[in-house]
Amino acid sequence: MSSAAVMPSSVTVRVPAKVNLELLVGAPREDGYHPLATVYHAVSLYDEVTVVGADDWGVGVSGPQSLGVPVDESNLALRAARMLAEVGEVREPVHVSIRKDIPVMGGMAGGSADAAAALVACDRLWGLALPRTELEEIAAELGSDVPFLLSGGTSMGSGRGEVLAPVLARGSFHWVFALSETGLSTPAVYAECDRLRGETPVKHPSSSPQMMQALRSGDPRALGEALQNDLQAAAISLMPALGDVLDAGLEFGALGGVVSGSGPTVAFVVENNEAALDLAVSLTASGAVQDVRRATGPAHGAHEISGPRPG
Ligand SMILES: C[C@@](CO)(OP(=O)(O)O)[C@H](O)COP(=O)(O)OP(=O)(O)OC[C@H]1O[C@@H](n2ccc(N)nc2=O)[C@H](O)[C@@H]1O
Ligand SMILES: Nc1ncnc2c1ncn2[C@@H]1O[C@H](COP(=O)(O)OP(=O)(O)O)[C@@H](O)[C@H]1O
Repeated sequence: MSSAAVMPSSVTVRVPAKVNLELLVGAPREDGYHPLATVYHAVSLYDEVTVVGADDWGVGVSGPQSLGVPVDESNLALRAARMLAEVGEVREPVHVSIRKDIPVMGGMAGGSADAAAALVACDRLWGLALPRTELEEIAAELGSDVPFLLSGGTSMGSGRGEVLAPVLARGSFHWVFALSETGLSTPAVYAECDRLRGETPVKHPSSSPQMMQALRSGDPRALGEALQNDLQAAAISLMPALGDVLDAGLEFGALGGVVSGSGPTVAFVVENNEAALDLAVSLTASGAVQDVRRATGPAHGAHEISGPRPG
């Protein structure tokens, strides 16, 4: 056997969903984006993205959350693959297969996750080995929260969410996610936040000492009390039932609850795995929630799970 590096014929990358433990939103900038101070937290709900060399560019979607995911050129994973091909001067098309378990339009960054996964997968398939900073730049062009899904873990996000900085966080947390049947559009929720604020002056956002302390302690009770999201009122204004979901989760024993990103998924933090099971059962039995998922965080960012196979 030759000792030269063997190029894989297909690559599969697993990528987590995210929840914003804190999402503080400033007044819109001139480019329309809002300055953020956010704490991203990756959780163990995963999509899997497989890329394989093909005669033409294409994308297919399967899995429990595939409904509503575009399978045309607007698919973020396909756009990511094409953008990387341009940067890397690659002329070999790929077919992208996505196995979706992250809710679509749920505020958990599923599309961004698939884009991050496609970048990592194509980088490996084509043997580009781009420096991480270059992948992060391409990721930021694809969407504000795509860079975070490359790294995962728990991180501060500023700028429009694409500028990442480490945060000192201990331990791991148990989560219950209450899913909605319909999604919310991210731009519509930001616009609703602006509308609700009206002429009220808005401070430049900066992360709260309470959240930093909760993360340093690793205490789920402190984290539950520190959860906050400036988009929550806007998401509830567009989907009033979310208020009832939050109330139900807290009544059934969650240590804290918050709308995830632009919603409509609601995230509840609980003490341990047993409490997560109890809350999931109570929420489902009460009829307040259509579907629930349990997860832990932090989770690793986009990472290859396929072993190298000879081409
Ligand atoms: C709200 C958040 C919180 O993490 O996540 P989701 O709930 O979508 O998962 C993010 O800010 C979503 O990031 P992402 O989905 O990557 O947004 P982008 O594609 O960059 O932008 C989509 C649209 O959202 C609005 N947007 C996004 C980011 C930002 N800082 N200010 C904004 O106003 C703009 O209207 C923009 O046109
Ligand atoms: N691979 C993908 N997975 C999910 N949504 C995608 C994908 N590619 C493009 N989209 C589109 O991106 C938008 C946001 O979806 P998603 O990332 O799931 O939600 P959110 O921004 O609330 O986290 C939707 O309009 C969806 O149709």
